[in-house]
Amino acid sequence: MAQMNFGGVMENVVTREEFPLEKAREVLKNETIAVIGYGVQGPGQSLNLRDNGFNVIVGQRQGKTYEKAVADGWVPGETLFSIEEACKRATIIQVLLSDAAQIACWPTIKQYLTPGKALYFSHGFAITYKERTGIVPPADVDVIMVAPKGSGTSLRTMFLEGRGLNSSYAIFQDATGRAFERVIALGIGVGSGYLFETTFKREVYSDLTGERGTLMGAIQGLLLAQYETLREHGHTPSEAFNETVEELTQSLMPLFAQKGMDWMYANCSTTAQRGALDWMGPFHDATKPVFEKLYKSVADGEEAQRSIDSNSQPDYREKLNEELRQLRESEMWQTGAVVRKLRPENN
Ligand SMILES: NC(=O)C1=CN([C@@H]2O[C@H](COP(=O)(O)OP(=O)(O)OC[C@H]3O[C@@H](n4cnc5c(N)ncnc54)[C@H](O)[C@@H]3O)[C@@H](O)[C@H]2O)C=CC1
Ligand SMILES: CC(=O)[C@](C)(O)C(=O)O
Ligand SMILES: [Mg+2]
Ligand SMILES: [Mg+2]
Repeated sequence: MAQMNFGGVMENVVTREEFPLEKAREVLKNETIAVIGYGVQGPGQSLNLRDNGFNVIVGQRQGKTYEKAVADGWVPGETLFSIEEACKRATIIQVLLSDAAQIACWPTIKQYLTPGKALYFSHGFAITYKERTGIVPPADVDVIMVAPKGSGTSLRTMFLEGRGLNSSYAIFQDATGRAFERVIALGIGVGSGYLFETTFKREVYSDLTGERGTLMGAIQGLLLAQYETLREHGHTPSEAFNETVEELTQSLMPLFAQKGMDWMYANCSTTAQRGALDWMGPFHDATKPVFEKLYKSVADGEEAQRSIDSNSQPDYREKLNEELRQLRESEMWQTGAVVRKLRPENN
């Protein structure tokens, strides 16, 4: 494990150079890894593990996602099973069910957590909010986490492009003395770029904050506020969308992704630089209290409870889809659909 300096703070990280794929295969050569759930993370992690040469099976309930697993080459009775059968065969149970489904399936999973097995999560949710989830593993299994910092869809596409999505890792319980080598080998196996150390609690607090904040919730709120302001002052949808979203994702975001914010600024006009440097403060100050409120709601368990309550309802998927439909059909994103079509590379 390497210690690296991140902006003046030392952290433990594990890179692929230190822990190559061959070593990961050696560590897990006698293990059967069962990926339970085939939603978004399930396909990404299981297909990457399979392509990397690990002994992996999938456990998925019947239905549309089961058919997707078959279409992806998992063979019923050989590498594709019911959740129960996969847990029985596994030495490592990789729980990639939705957080709410983990609660529903816990009685099944728990039965097969015999001594020496490993229980793996990609989120700190189940363990951290155990008073709400009821998920308390027996003491004689390893409890580990690899949390890819991005969508399972990106985990797979980046793997196929020869890249890697960064993941955090944590050990909650080391019953076998092998938890560290197991968790790192799995992290490398699922296609992580590098792995950084965390705890279950820090992972779930930061993850829930991030996705509600800048990554998903705040970004839509911020973009919409600017789009509306421009529209209300007589600007056309084309102009408002280009100045709010298209320029950001197509031109400016790639610049700061590659070389940092100062580099993006430096490649814009001096007029833009002056204005951005003046206005970053007010935007920071306006949103900081919202982030504080959000973090508190995460730490109090309110966000977790809301997720459990809403996602346990039988029609949760239809309700989510309906809200996504409204987003898709909003003027801003309808404009986006046309703008995307007009990109020369899409013609
Ligand atoms: N979506 C993502 O890319 C990311 C997800 N995670 C974490 O990974 C885990 C899995 O998340 P997703 O892949 O998004 O899950 P998902 O919401 O796509 O669902 C996964 C699976 O749960 C199954 N399922 C749902 N309800 C069930 C029930 N009552 N009984 C049996 N199976 C049921 C579905 O059939 C599906 O195969 C979660 O802990 C999540 O927080 C972590 C990083 C990113
Ligand atoms: C993709 C990811 O890491 C998220 C946003 O935290 C999630 O899907 O839960
Ligand atoms: Mg996340
Ligand atoms: Mg998340």
